[in-house]
Amino acid sequence: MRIGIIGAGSIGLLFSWYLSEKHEVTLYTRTVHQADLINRKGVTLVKETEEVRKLPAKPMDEWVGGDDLTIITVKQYQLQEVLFQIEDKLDEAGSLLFLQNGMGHLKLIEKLQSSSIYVGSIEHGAVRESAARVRHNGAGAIRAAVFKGSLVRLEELANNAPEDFSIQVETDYYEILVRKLVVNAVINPLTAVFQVQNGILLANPFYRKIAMSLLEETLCVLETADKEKHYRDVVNVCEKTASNYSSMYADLSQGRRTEIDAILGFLIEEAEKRGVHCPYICNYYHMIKGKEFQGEVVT
Ligand SMILES: NC(=O)C1=CN([C@@H]2O[C@H](COP(=O)(O)OP(=O)(O)OC[C@H]3O[C@@H](n4cnc5c(N)ncnc54)[C@H](OP(=O)(O)O)[C@@H]3O)[C@@H](O)[C@H]2O)C=CC1
Ligand SMILES: CC(C)(CO)C(=O)C(=O)O
Repeated sequence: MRIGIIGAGSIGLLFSWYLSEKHEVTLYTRTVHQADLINRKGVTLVKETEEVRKLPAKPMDEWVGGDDLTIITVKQYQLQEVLFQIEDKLDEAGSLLFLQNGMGHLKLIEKLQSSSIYVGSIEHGAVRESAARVRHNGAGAIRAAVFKGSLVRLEELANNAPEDFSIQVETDYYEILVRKLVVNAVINPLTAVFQVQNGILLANPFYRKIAMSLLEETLCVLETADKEKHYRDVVNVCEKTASNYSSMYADLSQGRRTEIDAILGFLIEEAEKRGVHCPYICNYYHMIKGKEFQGEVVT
């Protein structure tokens, strides 16, 4: 299958490296410089060892669609610009797969005139070390489902995924995104505010109490019945990624914008629609926005 990947950050490089084993992958970068570098050097994946794979890269200005599947791996707050860049050529774009954390993107993609749209969540950990080099920190599941249209390209992707990079096709896109949203709503803001690794949220009994209150309130906003399942998700992720720094902590550490609007911001909008009071969520939302505003670099 011909696959275009838009956004050559941590996830874009990770996906391009793995998927190029069995597919014709083209990576679309924001800058000409990064595309040139990848064309010259290939993409290096660092795990126990490191391996280079050659694949073509093009700057986004040269994107004309034409792939069977286009995977969009930019951050939530970069999506609007990408959609603006591709919306005129959606007829040519084939199916689209969005892999953002959070749920803020749903209201953007529901307006797209594309025949098939998929959304997914990623449990892998990846960090871009340089423009053409990515470190694969933790393997986990990739789940995706149809948001709109036909299943064909998603099934083709899942059936031809490398053994060590499997993709699970699910039936309920909302369930996939909500499960990841709950995990991110609890772990990301708390680790960023307390400046700790994910595992400390369980190990420190006081932080654990706060994490459970935030979880409780999140589930109340989402009117979720199966609380036990989400509790297990949060505990599992904290345990499996105990020594990792969450993406929100990492973003603030480097003075970057976070995806708080698509996570707690999304929950605040949901709470308003449903008339639910959510003081913890509002407080943590404003703490993270405040840190972004200060351009605070935490160590
Ligand atoms: N990294 C991880 O381990 C995980 C990430 N995710 C989710 O995956 C998504 C992507 O995250 P991640 O890869 O870490 O983010 P990164 O910031 O590493 O990558 C985003 C990339 O998108 C590029 N980009 C931005 N705007 C455009 C544009 N208009 N055209 C082309 N490229 C563009 C950026 O380019 P430039 O660098 O030039 O600015 C950057 O390379 C997020 O929603 C995140 O929450 C989910 C689970 C795990
Ligand atoms: C799963 C988790 C919390 C892992 O750190 C993550 O998705 C993130 O940091 O954004």
